[in-house]
Amino acid sequence: GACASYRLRDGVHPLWQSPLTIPGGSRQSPINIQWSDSLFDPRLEPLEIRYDSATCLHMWNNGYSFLVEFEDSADKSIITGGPLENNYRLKQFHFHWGAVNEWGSEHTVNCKVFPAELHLVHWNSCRYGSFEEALMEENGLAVIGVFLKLGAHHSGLQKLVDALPSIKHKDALVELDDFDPSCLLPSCSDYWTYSGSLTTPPLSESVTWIIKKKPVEMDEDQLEMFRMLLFTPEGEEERRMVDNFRPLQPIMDRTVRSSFP
Ligand SMILES: NS(=O)(=O)c1ccc2oc(=S)[nH]c2c1
Ligand SMILES: [Zn+2]
Repeated sequence: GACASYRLRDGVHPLWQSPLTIPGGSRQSPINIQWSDSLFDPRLEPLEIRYDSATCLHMWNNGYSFLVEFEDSADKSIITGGPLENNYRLKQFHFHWGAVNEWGSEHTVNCKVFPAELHLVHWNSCRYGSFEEALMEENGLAVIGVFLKLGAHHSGLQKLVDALPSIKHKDALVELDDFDPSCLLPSCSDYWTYSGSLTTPPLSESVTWIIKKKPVEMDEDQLEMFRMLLFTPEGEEERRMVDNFRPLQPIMDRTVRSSFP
């Protein structure tokens, strides 16, 4: 690929022991976003994000990442506009990060890797009845990707960081009330968008990706706390939850559009 990638490209992923490339996959994620190859689309509307912090349910370790899940039985926390035809309902958000600060994100920008990446996962509640159904359908999901870089302490993130020790092991869960994920978004509205897939099994090609141009900052202590999580359940030999990102995938016959000139 274009990037001098130190990541595995083919073969078997060390984390999932599953094939890295999907046979017949034509729109896999993540990808490198080459700024010069992206196409400004003036028809792209601003993305509208309306989250209700009261829909926040809990936070848990699913053995790949830690997820914050939301009550999604009504259109209370939704996104719309941007490249989207319909309302998409927030289901969960989670992160991907590295063992060291030199890598960790899934997407890259001009081959630049960030130490972590946030994914806010939404499903098309106008066309499907549930996340599980939308998961397998084209245009079923919309995921907002936000790059994280090391810098200032992130006060909104700290509420999550403080709860990490209680979900150290796989399948541990902790209640979380009144968290508004808007605090994790950059103030700049600029984004790239492209058609892609889930980056963990089942790798379904059902995602409209919306990648924010501006990263948000967190400090080293906060990122170190991510690295204290374990892939493993209680009682098993401990394996630290780090490097839970998928290698870059070929862009194939896709164009990345930008919302900004
Ligand atoms: N990492 S990601 O592409 O945002 C993503 C989002 C939702 C998912 O649900 C399953 S199952 N795997 C998933 C991967
Ligand atoms: Zn993800």
